[in-house]
Amino acid sequence: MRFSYLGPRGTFTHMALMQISSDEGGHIPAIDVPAALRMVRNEETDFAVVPIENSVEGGVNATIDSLSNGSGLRIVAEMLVPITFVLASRGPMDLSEVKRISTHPHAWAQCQNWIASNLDDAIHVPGTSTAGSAKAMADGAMNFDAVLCNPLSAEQYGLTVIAEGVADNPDAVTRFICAGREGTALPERTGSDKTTLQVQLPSDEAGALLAMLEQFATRGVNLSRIESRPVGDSLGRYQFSIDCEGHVEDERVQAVLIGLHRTSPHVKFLGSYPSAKQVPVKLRPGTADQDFVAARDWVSNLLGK
Ligand SMILES: O=C(O)C(=O)C[C@]1(C(=O)O)C=C[C@@H](O)C=C1
Repeated sequence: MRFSYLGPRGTFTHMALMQISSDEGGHIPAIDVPAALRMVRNEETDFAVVPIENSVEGGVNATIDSLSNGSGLRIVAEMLVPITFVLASRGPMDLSEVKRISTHPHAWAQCQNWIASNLDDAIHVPGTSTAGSAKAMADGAMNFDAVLCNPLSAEQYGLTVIAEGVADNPDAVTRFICAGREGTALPERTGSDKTTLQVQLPSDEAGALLAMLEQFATRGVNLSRIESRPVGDSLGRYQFSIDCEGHVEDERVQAVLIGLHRTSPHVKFLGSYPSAKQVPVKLRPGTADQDFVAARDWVSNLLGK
């Protein structure tokens, strides 16, 4: 099995990938998220592992947009990684000497308060990833003095940690997904699953967003993430990237999909997969599979079928 991922070796994304595959021979680093997903689309790899959401910084737009543009992909797994940052340099260094810090923009955003309190005149030098910055420093890059990366990649690239516990929120977590091509088999339902969708709203219709959300609410399907992203063709046109609780094999999720398909100009199904936390979904009365089956049987009886 070949996995592309946001590289190089030692990124948080690589840590997420190691949770599902320890065979490093099949790990192929990509320069950015679109490239990792493109490798799956071009059949250079079977799956891609990319970040989708961080508990502090929110959605990863590069992932949300790359999933919706281009040929279909199928999410088959999610992984959670606790995020801890260190400030690392080529050798011992006083914090007062650190003026330029390289890291991934998402990592920079998660350390804003610490930087403002400890190095308020330091500027950000954007890197392709946290480990990308660590590797560039080890390879001799001179356009920055230190990097923000995870402790593992500081060690891996032979850097010296000059400050630990740098993140603003010590409990930060990033969620990653593993995506294959559209034809990839659906993971079996576990009773604690998530489904990812992309839904466009009809233009210029009062209450269109409320009507879309009601498709979920009336079937007791809880949303765990909803993000609006521009469609891109003109101002004011948005689509929504949504994670909801449940598997496409659940009757209530199928009812939501049917409702969305009837009322939205465009719905994309991006996969159903086990939730990383494996907490069983709490069903609202009347929304279990047998309730939908009994209701359908009742209507069939009315029709004499
Ligand atoms: O740069 C990395 O190490 C990544 O894996 C990317 C990424 C992200 O895009 O959010 C992943 C986890 C952290 O939240 C910071 C950066």
